Amino acid sequence: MGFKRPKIAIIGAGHTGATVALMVAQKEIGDIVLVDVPDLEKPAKGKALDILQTGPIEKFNVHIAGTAQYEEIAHADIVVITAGIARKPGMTREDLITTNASIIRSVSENVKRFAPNSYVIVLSNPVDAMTYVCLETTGFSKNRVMGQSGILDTARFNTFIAEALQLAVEDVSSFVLGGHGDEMVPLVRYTYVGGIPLEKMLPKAQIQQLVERTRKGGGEIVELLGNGSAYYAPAASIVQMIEAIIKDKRKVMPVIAYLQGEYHVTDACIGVPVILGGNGIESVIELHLNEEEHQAFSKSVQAVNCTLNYIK
Ligand SMILES: NC(=O)C1=CN([C@@H]2O[C@H](COP(=O)(O)OP(=O)(O)OC[C@H]3O[C@@H](n4cnc5c(N)ncnc54)[C@H](O)[C@@H]3O)[C@@H](O)[C@H]2O)C=CC1
Ligand SMILES: O=C([O-])CC(=O)C(=O)O
Repeated sequence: MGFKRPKIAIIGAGHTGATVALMVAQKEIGDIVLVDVPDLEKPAKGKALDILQTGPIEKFNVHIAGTAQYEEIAHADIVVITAGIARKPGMTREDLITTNASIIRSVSENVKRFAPNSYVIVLSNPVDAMTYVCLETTGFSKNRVMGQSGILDTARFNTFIAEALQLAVEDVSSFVLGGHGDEMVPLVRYTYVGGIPLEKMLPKAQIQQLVERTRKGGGEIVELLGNGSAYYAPAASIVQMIEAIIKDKRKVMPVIAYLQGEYHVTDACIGVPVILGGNGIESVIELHLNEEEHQAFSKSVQAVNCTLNYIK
């Protein structure tokens, strides 16, 4: 008798992984398993215990364990992959590809073996290509393997717009498509502030500056941190995806999905608007793009394909 609590496995107990764990616990979304490599099993256990002991203070009641044993991800509903290396100042996300592709392959083999019915959310960079590697290695259906980039990129764009206008950030609604790189496509034409088109509120040149800052938003934080990359907003973005699936919200959000002809893209994973719910990616929404947007998106697809070619 009794209901089963959702189980969320997080692979990689580093900055993003541990932050996802804390946020999942604070929202009482489900029980958590934090997995890292054998050499870092003790810190994974330590972080799990530390978060568990936050429960009495924050009033959450979930179980959380740290481990290096993949058996412990059995029956996970969702697996989040944050394993791998992060970039340092002067590096691009693409510089991580050789190391992270081999890590994602081995992690994905374990996910396939120990959590064969899970939905998988990939964060490790370069994330469009790593999502592809995960999809290929697990062999899971395309609705069950996705990557995170667009929620974060959109949050950055919204932040910069709200700051520029000195208006409430929750009134800003925008959409960022494409790969998680300098060619990403913040869709200005689909951006509103309190229902008013952004193009009516700021001059074109200023909007373009915000677009450029968004495109380089990850790099800006890498430079400031000096020894790693962003983790609070990335973790919050992952948690929004987890919630959409666990709570069957059917939310419209930008997610890295495998495309088979949508947006004229075949056999690649890239950020597009999807409906995210209890069946994972329930559908891809094909927005009408004007000529300029279409060209920008094509450029982004080319960049993602070029990265993918390193490992295909
Ligand atoms: N897609 C996105 O929007 C974002 C992507 N990222 C990416 O996420 C990844 C993680 O970033 P951070 O958490 O800041 O890095 P981090 O270095 O703090 O943590 C990564 C963890 O992965 C672990 N790991 C490595 N190989 C593993 C394996 N085979 N199995 C299990 N764990 C393994 C490491 O030991 C480490 O604890 C990076 O590749 C980073 O570029 C980060 C932020 C945003
Ligand atoms: O910039 C990085 O390397 C990490 C990341 O993807 C982001 O913060 O957008």
